[in-house]
Amino acid sequence: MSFIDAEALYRALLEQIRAAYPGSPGASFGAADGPVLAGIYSGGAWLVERLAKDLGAAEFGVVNIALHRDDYAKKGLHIQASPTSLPFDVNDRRIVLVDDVLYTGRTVRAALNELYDYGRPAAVELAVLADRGGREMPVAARFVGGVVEVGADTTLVLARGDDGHLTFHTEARA
Ligand SMILES: O=P(O)(O)OC[C@H]1O[C@H](OP(=O)(O)OP(=O)(O)O)[C@H](O)[C@@H]1O
Ligand SMILES: O=c1cc[nH]c(=O)[nH]1
Repeated sequence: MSFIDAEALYRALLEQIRAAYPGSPGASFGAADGPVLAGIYSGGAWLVERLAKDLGAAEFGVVNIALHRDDYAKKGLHIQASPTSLPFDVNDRRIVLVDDVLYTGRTVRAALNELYDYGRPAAVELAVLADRGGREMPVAARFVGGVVEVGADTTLVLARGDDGHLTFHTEARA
């Protein structure tokens, strides 16, 4: 695997969302009935915090998928880490769901279940920093920072420095 520049992927992702919603900053994501950002805890929550600033979004949500994971028996129920927080009415809103890595698609499936526990959005679009392929669910992202090649025995991990700087590193798959 060659070096994966998370900051460059972030810039590409931001530009795609801006191009799709040219009212930002200010009008589009800032508007009460405009699109709204929701990040999947934990990597997606970091991204959505930063995207909200860059897009002038007044509000954003965080989705915790713990209750809907299909592997919770293995991973445990860590919902107390950061419960789902959607400080807006989900009903009839266009939601841009954000995550750091898209791989099998199982996390996105779980996040959709969690979102729909809160209401019926007008639409949900997916934005990811890195798409590494390997889908096991019929899931595709509208906004993709970049497609990356990562070995099957490797996990791509996003980290955030104290200054907010994003980096990707790899770890051997457990
Ligand atoms: O498409 P998938 O195969 O579901 O993989 C993608 C997910 O995996 C990682 O989360 P992880 O479950 O490792 O939890 P974390 O975000 O708390 O690290 C990553 O942050 C994505 O959310
Ligand atoms: O490479 C991967 C695969 C799933 N989840 C990650 O965070 N990284």
